[in-house]
Amino acid sequence: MVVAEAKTSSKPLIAAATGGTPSRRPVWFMRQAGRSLPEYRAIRADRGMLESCFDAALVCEITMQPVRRHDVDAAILFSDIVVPLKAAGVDLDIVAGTGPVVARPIRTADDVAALPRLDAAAVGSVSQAVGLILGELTDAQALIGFAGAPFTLASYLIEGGPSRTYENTKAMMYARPELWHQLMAQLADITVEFLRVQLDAGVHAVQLFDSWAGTLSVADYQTYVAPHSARVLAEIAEYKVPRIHFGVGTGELLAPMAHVGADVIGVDWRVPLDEAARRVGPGKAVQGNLDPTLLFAGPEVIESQVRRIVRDGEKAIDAGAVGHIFNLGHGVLPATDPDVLTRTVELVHRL
Ligand SMILES: Cc1c2[nH]c(c1CCC(=O)O)Cc1[nH]c(c(CCC(=O)O)c1C)Cc1[nH]c(c(CCC(=O)O)c1C)Cc1[nH]c(c(C)c1CCC(=O)O)C2
Repeated sequence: MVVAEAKTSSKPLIAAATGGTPSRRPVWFMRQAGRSLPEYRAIRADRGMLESCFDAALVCEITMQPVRRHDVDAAILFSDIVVPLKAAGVDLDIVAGTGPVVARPIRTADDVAALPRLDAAAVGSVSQAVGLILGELTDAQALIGFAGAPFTLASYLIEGGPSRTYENTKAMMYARPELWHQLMAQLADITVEFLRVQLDAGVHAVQLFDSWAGTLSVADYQTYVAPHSARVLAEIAEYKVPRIHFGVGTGELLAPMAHVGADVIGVDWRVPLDEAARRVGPGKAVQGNLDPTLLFAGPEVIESQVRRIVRDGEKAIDAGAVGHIFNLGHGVLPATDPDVLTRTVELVHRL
């Protein structure tokens, strides 16, 4: 993807993602907007999660809250992976403390055939929100758009909600591979459309979340998932923005996930960044990978672990990565002290 202008970008995140020399080490946090912030809890007190995601002014405000508070190098659009499904007409809700819950789980060929397509007009408020956010960011700050990858979306639609075991999802995958591929293709179309809306509105990078892909073996990932994620990333390649790809528990999947067409690979806390860079192979940046629970362990532990990750990031670059974006290994936990997040950002920038 590397483009000359991206390498010399005034945005440290874009420079790091594309093999340039960032003016400082970029840092942002997955789930930086959300319940760890009192200003978020206040603004969400009388409004549902999904209704908030379709209110452009509110999306802008919530997206900007952590940027103002922590001085992170990127904003991530406040939305959710199920927003495009909701916009397309799937009957679902986001239940506090649980996550997405689907009224009628998809199990049969008729269910798959009835899955609606996403019309860009249905997410017009998201496009509007991106415009508002771009008006508030400095030249040095990047806006990251995102979508859920087909497998992770399929897991919610088929299970009907969060799952530990994904038995219904895997049952369809193994027992009805043609139906599975049809569903994954339809979800890939929705994901591409949702990303295009954000890219047309001007986001500087995108992250494709395949959060739960780590439940699969390498062989099953290659057969049942990789072709669909690869199509999503190929269909947005023309925008020439960095494409970040992330999942949890994906140590064994780092290479196949990189090969679906990512420019940056998100790494959870289980694999050190330099080892991740060797698994991924040269030419891509790495993002991560502080265990979010370490933010509860006190300043000395945090400082020594942040220093280790910065060193691992440098070793990753020696091993062939083109850059390192500091992040957590998964999302900020709701009970995290926001001042600890602010101090962590300061430390990453100071080192
Ligand atoms: C799997 C997944 C989902 N949503 C998302 C993923 C992929 C990322 C990951 O692996 O965590 C993506 C997501 N969801 C949200 C964001 C916002 C941007 C950011 O990272 O700051 C992002 C990037 C907001 C949200 N999405 C959700 C919240 C909490 C809702 C609330 O405030 O009540 C937020 C801020 C709800 C949600 N939505 C989902 C879950 C598991 C939950 C949490 C359930 C809970 O603990 O209450 C599905």
